Amino acid sequence: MKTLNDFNFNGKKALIRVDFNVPLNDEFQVTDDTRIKAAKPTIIKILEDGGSCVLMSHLGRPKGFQEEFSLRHIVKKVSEVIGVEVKFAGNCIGEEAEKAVAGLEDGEVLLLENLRFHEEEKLGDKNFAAQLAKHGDIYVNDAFGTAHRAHASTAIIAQNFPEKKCFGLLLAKEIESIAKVMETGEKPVTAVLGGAKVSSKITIIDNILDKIDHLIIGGGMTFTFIKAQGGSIGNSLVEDDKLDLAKEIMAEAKAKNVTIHLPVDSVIADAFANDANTKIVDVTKIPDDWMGLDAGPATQAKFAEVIAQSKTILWNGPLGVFEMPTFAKGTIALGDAIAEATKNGAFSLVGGGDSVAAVKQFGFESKVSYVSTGGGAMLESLEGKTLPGIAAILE
Ligand SMILES: Nc1ncnc2c1ncn2[C@@H]1O[C@H](COP(=O)(O)OP(=O)(O)OP(=O)(O)O)[C@@H](O)[C@H]1O
Ligand SMILES: O=C(O)[C@H](O)COP(=O)(O)O
Repeated sequence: MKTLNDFNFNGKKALIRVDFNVPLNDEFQVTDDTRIKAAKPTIIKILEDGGSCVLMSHLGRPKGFQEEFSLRHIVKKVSEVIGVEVKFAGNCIGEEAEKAVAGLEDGEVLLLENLRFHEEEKLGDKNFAAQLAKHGDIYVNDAFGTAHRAHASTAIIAQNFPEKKCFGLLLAKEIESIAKVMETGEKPVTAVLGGAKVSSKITIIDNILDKIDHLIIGGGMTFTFIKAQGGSIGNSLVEDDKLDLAKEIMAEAKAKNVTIHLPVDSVIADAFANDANTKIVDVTKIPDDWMGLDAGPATQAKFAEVIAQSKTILWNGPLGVFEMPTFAKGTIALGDAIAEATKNGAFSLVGGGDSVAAVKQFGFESKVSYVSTGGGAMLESLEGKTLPGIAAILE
């Protein structure tokens, strides 16, 4: 696996695919700079070697040129985070980009305009990739968040750099963290899967059952499993067409010696609202017209015990409707337990869109071993898929 450390960038231009697909507010200010900070070590290493950096990224899903998706909006933030004044080219290919690249000196950083202003990016167009490839001596892929896309700048472009391509430090760290859970993790390995639906996690479950010792199931997914076992779930979220599947998963887990831990109690509500009336009941005895929206205290304690005994922990998906404070306690309790286990030496990886949001919101970011910068990319990795952005460097 070739990484940044296999190259000396002195006098070289590094063409780096980063994932600066960051959220902006109405005033086009960056509201979460995690992905920019995450790309910093790679940029700094190249500058310290005596090279220069040409950064390319997408932002959002524009249709042709749309000013609101211009990467110009983030130049100031990137300069601030990197600590170097970042130059900008108003197009990622063509004369303007080529001129800006030609004028770039060692120690300087240039950001190119949104790759997706050209539809060729998403089409994985070879000619477009070749145009981009002109901008660098060495191609560095550091965009884990976009590694599941077989686009021109993330995968196809690598063909133009047969001997001169490598993973950036961030992408290497993401690959290593996933491997720590899926391949080399110290036992017992525990996966916590929460979130809304079984259907969106089924491929993950299928893939990880061979690799883990404990599977904690929480969140909205719970109720499909409880109903499959004959429990009463009232008005809770359920996928009736997945009841047989839930039974199959339980059987498969048993056959593979994986212990499944389901909630035992639930915080139920008479409406999907923060100020709804609530009660704590046995998760298998939810009255009609009530719905389970969070893990109850007995569940929190039970899950904490499993987590405390785990040496490797993967967390994807919240345990309740954490966006509403009334139903955030289960997710917070789980975060506390994972933080404690991490302090005691366990390796913990958090990934997936909403769990990362929850981890940041409740301040667990610095208390777990690693928080992935990938949403879809992380989920596809857990599903066991080979990500095109990673494969292109390894080929
Ligand atoms: N008991 C529940 N009933 C209904 N919704 C729930 C329940 N528990 C959790 N949720 C909701 O599930 C949503 C997250 O589900 P999702 O499957 O998208 O999570 P994720 O895996 O973290 O993120 P993603 O799949 O986007 O990467 C949250 O918005 C949360 O409110
Ligand atoms: O935020 C993400 O998940 C990545 O930047 C990929 O974006 P996309 O889903 O628009 O391809």
